[in-house]
Amino acid sequence: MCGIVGIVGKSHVNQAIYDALTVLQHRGQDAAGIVTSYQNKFCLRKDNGLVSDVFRTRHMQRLIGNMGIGHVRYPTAGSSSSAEAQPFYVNSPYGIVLAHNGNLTNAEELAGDIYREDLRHINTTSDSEVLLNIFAHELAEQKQLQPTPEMIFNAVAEVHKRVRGGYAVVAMISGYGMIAFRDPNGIRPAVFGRRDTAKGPEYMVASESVALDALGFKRERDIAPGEAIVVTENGELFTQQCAENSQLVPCIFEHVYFARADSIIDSIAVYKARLRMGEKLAEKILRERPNHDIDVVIPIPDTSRSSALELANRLGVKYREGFMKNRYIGRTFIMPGQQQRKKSVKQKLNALDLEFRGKNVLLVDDSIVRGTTCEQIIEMAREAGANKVYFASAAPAVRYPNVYGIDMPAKEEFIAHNRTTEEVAEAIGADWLVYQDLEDLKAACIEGSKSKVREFDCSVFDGKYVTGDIDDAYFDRLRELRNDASKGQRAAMDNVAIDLHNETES
Ligand SMILES: O=P(O)(O)OC[C@H]1O[C@H](OP(=O)(O)OP(=O)(O)O)[C@H](O)[C@@H]1O
Ligand SMILES: NC(=O)CC[C@H](N)C(=O)O
Ligand SMILES: [Mg+2]
Repeated sequence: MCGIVGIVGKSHVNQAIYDALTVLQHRGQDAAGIVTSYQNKFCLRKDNGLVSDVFRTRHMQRLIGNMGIGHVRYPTAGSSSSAEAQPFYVNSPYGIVLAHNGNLTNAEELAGDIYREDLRHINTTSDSEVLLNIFAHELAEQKQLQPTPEMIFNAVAEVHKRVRGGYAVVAMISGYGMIAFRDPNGIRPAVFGRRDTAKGPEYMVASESVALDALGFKRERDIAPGEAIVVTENGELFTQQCAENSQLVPCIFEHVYFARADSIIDSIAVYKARLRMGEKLAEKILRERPNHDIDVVIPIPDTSRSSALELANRLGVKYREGFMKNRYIGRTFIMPGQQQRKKSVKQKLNALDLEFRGKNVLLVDDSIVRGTTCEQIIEMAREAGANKVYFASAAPAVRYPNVYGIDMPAKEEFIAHNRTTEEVAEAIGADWLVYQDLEDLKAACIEGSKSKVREFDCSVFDGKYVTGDIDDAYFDRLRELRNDASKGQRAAMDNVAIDLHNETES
């Protein structure tokens, strides 16, 4: 999952984009980038690392201009090379830069078409560079010296016809304006907002509304599935539906884990959805174990906190913060390799013995994917003297790969693969394990909200892929390219790709 942001302002936007990226850091910790547009020229700085590491004062001073876009990356395709950090640039037509959250499911096929039919060269293995070139080609096909909103909407319509998968995109045309669009199923989130100034309105696009809040932009609305918006450099806004068949089927994992709790996505308050997940899970526990002997409910920080709190309330059991989190360690799930993920759990969380000693504890997490976290946490709870260790997951068992922007490529890596709930409990060392039911998870997201969402992409739980183009051959290829071992082998090649047009270190 990556974070995207774009601003067309009335003064330099570098600091605002930087600030927005720090607010979206939880969506990608591998690389970050900003491009601004100034007098028909782009200024770019991107590299591997956290936002605070990538941008030094000297870079910020050079990122001038009243419009710009930014990206934080969590790779799902290609390599982790700094050359695959985003935004990407292409010089023809007009000069375009683009940042993408999501994953294209026909990227390999498109890369071939781009070379053979569109006569364009792709220099990395990133699906986002493919997406940029498709968009650029469709814009160039209209053969006009100056871009117009109509041409841009036509190009986005052609992108929707050629591209499959999940994509929320923000792009910028040199000296012209900002463009944003969302895939026809609305799998990945994108929202836009407005801030009025004495010089006129400023517009901002972001993956999550929390970035708008932080910068004082008022949330206008989510970009609709298939819709594109154009904001010209002088602040005119144009919007149009560009897909023939659009439907709103957003990724439910945003609500489970990815998004920040204080974001509103497709009119669903993520925080409230998580509270309801806790409520529903408590009801299931009361159904299955009416005479439970749980003494205390303990969340596994950070994401599970809201669900665990409401779960404890509903059970009528004490809620205690039994694990303290080191605030300087990032999210472990989105780290690139299993070794790093494993090591980070212990660096990140420490058990407070007094909350465990002699007690029957119910540990609550938002989800169990590879089992890296829960395995170690249960061990820590036992070492801290817990009597019984029960475990509850606010999401159902993850059994299927994600192909729309979450790096979960091989089902064999999931702890629930080929295991029943009892077998997972045994594998992670829990005395009892309960998963949320999928229907309850969906209801938790929708109930009580004003959202138009009626269906979600729940593919990691039910194996149903909304784009309809995923078969066994695709999974085989994905596993071959992106399992832990092959990522490790490829790392040696990571720094060979040319790092085009990048603001240098010195
Ligand atoms: O079963 P696993 O493969 O371990 O994946 C699931 C865990 O990873 C995530 O935590 P993470 O540390 O990434 O982020 P958080 O601090 O936001 O909870 C998630 O919240 C679960 O705790
Ligand atoms: N997680 C994402 O959204 C990743 C975007 C893109 N597929 C990349 O790997 O850079
Ligand atoms: Mg977690």
